[in-house]
Amino acid sequence: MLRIALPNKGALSEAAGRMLVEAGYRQRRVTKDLTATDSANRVQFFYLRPRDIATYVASGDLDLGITGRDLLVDSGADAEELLALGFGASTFRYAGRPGTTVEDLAGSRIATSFPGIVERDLRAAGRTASVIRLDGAVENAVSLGVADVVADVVETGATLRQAGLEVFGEPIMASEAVLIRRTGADDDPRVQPVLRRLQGVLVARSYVMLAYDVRAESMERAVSLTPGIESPTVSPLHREGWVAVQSMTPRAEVHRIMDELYAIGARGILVTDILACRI
Ligand SMILES: Nc1ncnc2c1ncn2[C@@H]1O[C@H](COP(=O)(O)OP(=O)(O)OP(=O)(O)O)[C@@H](O)[C@H]1O
Ligand SMILES: O=P(O)(O)OC[C@H]1O[C@H](OP(=O)(O)OP(=O)(O)O)[C@H](O)[C@@H]1O
Ligand SMILES: [Mg+2]
Repeated sequence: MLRIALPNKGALSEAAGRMLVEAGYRQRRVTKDLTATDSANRVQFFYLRPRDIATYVASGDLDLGITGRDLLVDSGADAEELLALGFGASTFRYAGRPGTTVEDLAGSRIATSFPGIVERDLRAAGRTASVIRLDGAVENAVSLGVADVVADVVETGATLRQAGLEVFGEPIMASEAVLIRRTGADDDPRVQPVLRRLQGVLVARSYVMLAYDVRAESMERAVSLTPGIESPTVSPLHREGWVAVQSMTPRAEVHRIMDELYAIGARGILVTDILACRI
């Protein structure tokens, strides 16, 4: 059986489970379950702390894992990203009292739950600072006098605002949930179907199926608006001089494209969700 590590709780847990269900895998019944076996697909899932997942995968005890890119980098484990999964996006940033700049980093005390990322960033910039490792709620460290600045995950920025802190400098990294495997692992034929299914979910989420009727003379213009992934399907309509077009279209652009299609005479424009796909 293929063994896959998933976050047992936290920001990535629910969305990771949802993505696997959309990919056709059985998931745990209750959030307390530590494992789940999907016999039909010959996959076993292990629910672990997201921070530990790269370690399990790097050791070879588990074949694949889903964790945050920031957690992977912070761990320094011998694991690599196979696929970015499009959820759990965040940035990792320095923050301090208003007016703090990157010039203040040298010689400062930096509180963080991600010392691996911070030390790597300081090294790259040739700065020396003292990194104070905290378990969480690091934004409090400045007002409590434990640190001069923090380096932490920022999603909406609400937590920083509440603590009276402001980000400074460029983002240290951009993170999202990623599928990982051991660095340089031999190609495993059991991994390919998982990868294809997850890629299928990503495409199904970001595309819709667009169908419309248009006069044959406007077809080329219409098709240039909806080129699809390979090429759109064009079929004759019973009504003389009209064709029906079907094409996968980026979800984010579909309303603009519908307006433009309507303007060139397309009618009966329908949008449907794609439940699953293999491209
Ligand atoms: N709003 C968010 N807060 C925390 N982590 C987030 C957020 N959005 C995305 N993430 C990502 O989730 C991962 C952290 O997950 P983890 O489960 O360790 O943290 P958590 O949700 O803060 O849970 P915990 O209660 O253990 O602190 C990181 O990869 C981080 O980039
Ligand atoms: O930018 P925001 O939307 O405010 O989200 C980012 C905050 O959320 C996380 O904290 P969490 O709630 O996980 O607490 P923790 O610090 O104890 O992990 C993270 O560590 C930041 O503090
Ligand atoms: Mg947290």
